[in-house]
Amino acid sequence: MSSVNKIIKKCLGEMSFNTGGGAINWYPGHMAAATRAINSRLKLADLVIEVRDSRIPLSSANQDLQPRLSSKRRVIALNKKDLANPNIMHKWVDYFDSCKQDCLPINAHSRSSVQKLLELVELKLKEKIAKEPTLLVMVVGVPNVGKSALINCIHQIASSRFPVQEKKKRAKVGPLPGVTQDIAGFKIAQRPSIYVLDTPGVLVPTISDIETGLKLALAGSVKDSVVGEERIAQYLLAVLNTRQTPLHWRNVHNNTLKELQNETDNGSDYNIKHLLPKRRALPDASNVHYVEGVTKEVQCALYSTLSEFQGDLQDENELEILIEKQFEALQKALKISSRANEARMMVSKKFLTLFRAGKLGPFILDDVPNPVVTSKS
Ligand SMILES: Nc1nc2c(ncn2[C@@H]2O[C@H](COP(=O)(O)OP(=O)(O)OP(=O)(O)O)[C@@H](O)[C@H]2O)c(=O)[nH]1
Repeated sequence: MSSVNKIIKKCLGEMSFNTGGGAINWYPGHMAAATRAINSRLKLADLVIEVRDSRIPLSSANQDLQPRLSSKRRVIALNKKDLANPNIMHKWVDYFDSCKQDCLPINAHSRSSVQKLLELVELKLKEKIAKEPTLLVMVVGVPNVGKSALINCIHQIASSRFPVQEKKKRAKVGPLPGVTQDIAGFKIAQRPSIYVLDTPGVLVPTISDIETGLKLALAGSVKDSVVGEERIAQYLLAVLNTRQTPLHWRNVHNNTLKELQNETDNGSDYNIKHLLPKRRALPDASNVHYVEGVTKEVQCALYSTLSEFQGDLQDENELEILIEKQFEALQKALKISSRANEARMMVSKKFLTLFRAGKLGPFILDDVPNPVVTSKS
């Protein structure tokens, strides 16, 4: 068992994880009803775009839906590719290829990226296009993977393809079991008409183990309050350290030291300006510099603590000691007063925000499984 797994067990083990909830209740009550609703809507779809988070291509799959999804025409859109490590992304594409599963890394904020996805969707529907007058495409995915962002972008593309009066066309697809209602959708192609259903619904992910839950929390698919910011931050530090990621920030650390050195050297020159009261820079003008500055400080703090660490990263007790030191270093880097109430919580929140915004670099948290080898007979 890896030290990350051991530390997860050590810190979270007592949280008595189980599918019924335990102290961490991963499953809000409406999950079963939502899954049933989505399942019945899926019956109507000719193709499903399953949106997953590129940083967790397997952990962001909803396991309850997989049997139904894998039996349908499906395209997996690995969204937020801008936050995922491009050097590893292609291995995921190869992996899905080996499973004979169409997949496309996308950025839902980029029109050209979504356009490529639509081209793939239309290609996949090619045979059906010849036979059916109306086709339905449904977008599904666990919370926060970017379904709305994708649907908005598809809507924009559709609006530019069709005249204004066509924009809000509704797809009448008949009643759903138990509920008489139409599903609202918008048109993305003509002859035959292809509609995208804009009713992705809410779906809570199925969480098979604690690490999957922590990855989903890190990616924002499970509310922070369900797991606790400190635990998520601790997990993130465990992952970064065991992958030795902070050691890649050596240059950031050395450059910052040089800058400090220069400031001290120049500081000895007398300048009348030094006597004037310092004006604080306007936050909006220097926001970008501020975030860059904070990111550098955080990277330096993690680099220094890891490079000075003499212990064994594979030993969960030693890893835990390192993480404790890093929390202290992060508190200084983030300039959070130790007297502040809930200082650790504040450190965790800020640290997670930097990670989620991609400021600490692109990551993929899931490990790529071995490609599926199909025997030629
Ligand atoms: N960096 C990045 N952020 C994205 C991308 N797509 C969506 N987001 C952001 O991810 C967050 C969640 O996006 P939504 O579109 O609301 O996700 P959703 O799946 O509809 O979420 P639920 O409504 O909770 O199910 C938002 O802050 C988006 O701006 C992307 O490709 N890259």
